[in-house]
Amino acid sequence: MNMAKTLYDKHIDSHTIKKFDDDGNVLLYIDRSILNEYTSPQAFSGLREQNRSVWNPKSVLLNVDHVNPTRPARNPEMTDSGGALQVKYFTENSRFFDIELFDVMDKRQGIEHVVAHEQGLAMPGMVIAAGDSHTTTYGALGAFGFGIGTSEIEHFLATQTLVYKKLCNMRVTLEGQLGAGVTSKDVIMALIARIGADGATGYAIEFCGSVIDNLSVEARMTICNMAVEAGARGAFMAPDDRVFAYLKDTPRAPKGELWDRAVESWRTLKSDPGAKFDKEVYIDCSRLEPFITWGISPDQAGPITDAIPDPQSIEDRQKRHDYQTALNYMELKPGTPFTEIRISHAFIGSCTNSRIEDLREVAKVLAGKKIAPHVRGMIVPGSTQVRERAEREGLAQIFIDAGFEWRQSGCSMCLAMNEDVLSPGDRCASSTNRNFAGRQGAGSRTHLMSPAMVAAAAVAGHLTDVRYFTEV
Ligand SMILES: CC(C)[C@H](C(=O)O)[C@@H](O)C(=O)O
Ligand code: SF4
Repeated sequence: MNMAKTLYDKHIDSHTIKKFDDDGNVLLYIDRSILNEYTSPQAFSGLREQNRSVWNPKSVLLNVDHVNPTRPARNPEMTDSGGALQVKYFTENSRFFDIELFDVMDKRQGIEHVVAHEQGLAMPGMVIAAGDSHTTTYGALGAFGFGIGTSEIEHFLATQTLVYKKLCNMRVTLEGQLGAGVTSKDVIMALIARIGADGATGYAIEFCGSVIDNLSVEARMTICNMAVEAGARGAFMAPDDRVFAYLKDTPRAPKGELWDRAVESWRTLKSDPGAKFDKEVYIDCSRLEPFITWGISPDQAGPITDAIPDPQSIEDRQKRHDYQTALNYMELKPGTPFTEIRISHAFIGSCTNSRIEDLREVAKVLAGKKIAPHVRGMIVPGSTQVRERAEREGLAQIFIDAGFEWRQSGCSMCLAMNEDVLSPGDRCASSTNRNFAGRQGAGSRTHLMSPAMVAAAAVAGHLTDVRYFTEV
């Protein structure tokens, strides 16, 4: 019998309290959770109704990020009464259940998947179940993060456990040297285009290969973050020295001898040689080009040098229909070169691409340039800490001089649950992760791409190849 385990298997095994004989499910111990104001209210109501308490309040962080305003002069006033109510209830729950809260005005506030690693809340080997699908981001740190629904949140809060069905293992090997202007965002977008938006449904993906080894920790997060757009409910990367260095001085990391012991054990967090993967994907990344999406699903994407595909040339009936629906919604014609797609908005933000390294790349493109007069550009840093750092490094001034709005942190126009909403017909180059119809506002159109590509598009006024901007 093959006893070699994958990194995913190791996380599950070390957190399994009990195996249920009948259906193969396990009772999984959850180390930590981060909850937002949007998906937690029903869970807290459920606890209150049954007079139940939270098993370990210290293992949970409440963080406001989805509905808060990002106006430059920050204040907690909401224009949206629904959002105001959610934040009010969130704050009451924090007091009632004695759980720590990062509210809108907290210096540590930000998008939960940016805040977690800044604060040292996500550490290698942990299992983190949170009320948001992009919890997969923590895979870049060697933690197992996955999103859960409201009834599961309630179960977790009351018991620190979840009834869990194990996923299959997929390995994605990424080899080669990324070309100039090609980022980890392009790598994950290329993977999703290759395997499809449901290509990893039922799987946890482990990413490995020289591309991962050479990426910074923040760039790795972009990949794990977006793995869920291929359907994966778990993303993994074996933690290495870069990860340990990244986490070492975060506020909640173990200190002194505890840190040394932790690192020693974290070094064992890798798949055993000979571990069995149910599915293998290999991508030679040397020839990858910057990617964009042209449709309303993250897999409707292609390299920027390409053109809008012709649905008529697609054999598969369902796919042909999906392509046609996408082109109708996006108001795009087959054969149009991607670089001719004119935009009205440029948005840089979201838990995929709003960290300091992303902003540095954006500043490189924008330095000394102005965005096109017909484009409204918005940069929303992933956290208040990122914002302050970008200001200290002089990046914010470059953005403002280029004509971008420099905002406060939050999810913002990634899903338009606050006042940052596009109007019908607007077309946005966006560094976010979802391009579903209406995602950034009813009737609006989204093109996903790397933050540097968004910056280049903002300057050009249409989608463009960032490599022209970095080379001249
Ligand atoms: C609101 C939340 C449930 C949702 C998610 O789980 O991902 C959101 O963050 C998103 O990106 O669509
Ligand atoms: S930034 Fe976007 S993708 Fe990330 S948690 Fe917020 S809404 Fe979801």
